[in-house]
Amino acid sequence: MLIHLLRVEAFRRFDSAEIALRPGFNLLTGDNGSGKTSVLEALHLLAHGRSFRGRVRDGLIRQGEPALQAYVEWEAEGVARRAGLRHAGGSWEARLDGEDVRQLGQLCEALAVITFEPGSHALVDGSAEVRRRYLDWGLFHVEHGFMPQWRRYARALKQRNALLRQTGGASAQLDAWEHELAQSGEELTLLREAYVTGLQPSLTRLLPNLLPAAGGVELLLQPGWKRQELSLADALLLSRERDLALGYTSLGPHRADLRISLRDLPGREGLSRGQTKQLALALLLGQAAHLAALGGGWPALQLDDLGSELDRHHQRRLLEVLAESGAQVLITGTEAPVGLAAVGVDVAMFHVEHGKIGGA
Ligand SMILES: Nc1ncnc2c1ncn2[C@@H]1O[C@H](COP(=O)(O)OP(=O)(O)OP(=O)(O)O)[C@@H](O)[C@H]1O
Repeated sequence: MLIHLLRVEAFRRFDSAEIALRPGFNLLTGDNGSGKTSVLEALHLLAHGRSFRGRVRDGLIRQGEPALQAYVEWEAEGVARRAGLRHAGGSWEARLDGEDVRQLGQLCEALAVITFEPGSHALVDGSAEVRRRYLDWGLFHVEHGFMPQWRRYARALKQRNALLRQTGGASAQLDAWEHELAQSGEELTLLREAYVTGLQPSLTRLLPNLLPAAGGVELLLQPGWKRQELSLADALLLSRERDLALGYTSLGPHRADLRISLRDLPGREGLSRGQTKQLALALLLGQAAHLAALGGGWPALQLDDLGSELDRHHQRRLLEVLAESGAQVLITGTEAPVGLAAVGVDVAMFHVEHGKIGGA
């Protein structure tokens, strides 16, 4: 996957700006507040339908403007593709290869971008929701059957929750939606489990370079209910009384989590801040490498403010791994990361200043 062009309009401090990216390393430098992160944020928004810096309504649209626009041209498996979106406060419009898209998920499926940024530690020490989103992003890209199953589950969950809140909890309808929820939930869990198993070797290969002190890693899906003991259908039936009292479904794949165990380091509470970041980075790159190993090509990798996120030694190792992968990489920083020159790769340089992006 190779991003050729990114254009933004009325996005954060940018009035109108574009950047023509190159294969391999792309370095964006500029002073604090110049807009470097916003460039990565725009590409992330197109690829994930959300920002990595809080909610979209919290300031993505340039002050005083009615709507933002972001547009990207890329190449995947030799095919030229393009996508754009417009966001005006509450509403979205998106296009993919010249056609309107109904769901932002279609853009997410087509455009693979992985971002490591100062908030990425949440993948390790944040809530289970962050890890579920991580797993599901991977599945969207490697398993085409995942999205329909996920939608089916989300719909059944919404219906069951609505019925739980109705007085008396219409039981025939509840039975029907529970059946649908259990079926799609079991399917979803099988897909997640297979994904975690598939991801493991890529992560294991990367870990000695990114977090050598870990000595090894093991991933385990926690499905969101006591799956070893009972089926989801039975678990839902057993928890019905409690769920009626709560007014929502208290168990199931929407409560799943990913357990990450390290051989030579304590659990997530015992990791230093730096180790937490290194582990998050390993998880993200492991996911990218897994996608590449399955023939989907490397996603574009974005590393925000790399120089202040990792020490010199780990930066150097990371840059070597990335150079070897051949992935397209976007790096931001107030200056070039230490060790970039020593890696011996061509780097396309861009300077961000006063809401403009200058090519080197
Ligand atoms: N909605 C908005 N309208 C106008 N300007 C905005 C808006 N949101 C953010 N900004 C400005 O855009 C800039 C955001 O920059 P960004 O975080 O991308 O910078 P950066 O170069 O990554 O900075 P740093 O090196 O400090 O992380 C800031 O100057 C901020 O004041």
